Amino acid sequence: MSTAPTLQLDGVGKRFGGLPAVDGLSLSAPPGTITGLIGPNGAGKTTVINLIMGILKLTSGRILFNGKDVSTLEAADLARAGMARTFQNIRLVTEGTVLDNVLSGFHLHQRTGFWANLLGLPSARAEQAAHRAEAQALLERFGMAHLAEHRAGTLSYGHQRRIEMMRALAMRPQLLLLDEPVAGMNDTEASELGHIFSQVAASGVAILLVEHNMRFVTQVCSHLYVTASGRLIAQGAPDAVLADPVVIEAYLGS
Ligand SMILES: Nc1ncnc2c1ncn2[C@@H]1O[C@H](COP(=O)(O)OP(=O)(O)OP(=O)(O)O)[C@@H](O)[C@H]1O
Repeated sequence: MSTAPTLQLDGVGKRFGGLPAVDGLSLSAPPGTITGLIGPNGAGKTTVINLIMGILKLTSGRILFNGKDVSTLEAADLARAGMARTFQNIRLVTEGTVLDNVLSGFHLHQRTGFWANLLGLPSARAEQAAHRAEAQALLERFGMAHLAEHRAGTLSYGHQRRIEMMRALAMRPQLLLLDEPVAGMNDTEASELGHIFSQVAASGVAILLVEHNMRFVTQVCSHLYVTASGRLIAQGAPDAVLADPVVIEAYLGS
């Protein structure tokens, strides 16, 4: 039985000035799996993530989310609809605690209004308690419960990456876009995160992963798309794709 993709790109193109950064790219990310998007520097991968998240507007093609054309939606609407991302360069509230940063992800789903929160009404208090419990569960899952009250900015790079991931998961996304999540991590740290990503995917989330660490990509992805100069040059199972002469040539030539 095939599963309908959570995300589908259909001939997506983006030009900056006259130059194509993404050129007729089609791909899909089904729920429950990790799909990889790889390619040499400047291949257009970050641009693709920004197009999906509505940060950039398409020049051509369509983006479907759960079968619905979302090509023209704004970033805030897409986040509410169930898309979340992490960034190539970590963006945290460095002065806030780890817990504050994770809790900020829940605000997207806050039901109680401004006044209810300000006045500390029971409905607001119950919601805050539920979010704290969920944040605590995330902290435990990522092995960071003991660091909950530490300021985010004082922690190691690997820990900051994890905070970013927890904040994205607090948004309860159906689609999670990860832009180089294990950059700068050693194999052990990367492998630990890989297990967490696999668990997240297994819970029904579609993950699209942009990454340069090929060992990691092979470990976690069930399907890979390879782009070069904005165009799709190969796709398939990771081992087969990475052995493809066209792919090897694209990397050597970059
Ligand atoms: N805002 C922009 N204005 C003009 N050109 C841009 C802009 N953003 C990206 N580009 C160009 O688009 C192309 C694709 O860039 P992009 O950052 O998407 O590649 P990438 O595959 O993510 O690269 P890397 O692996 O190095 O992060 C590059 O040639 C880049 O210079």
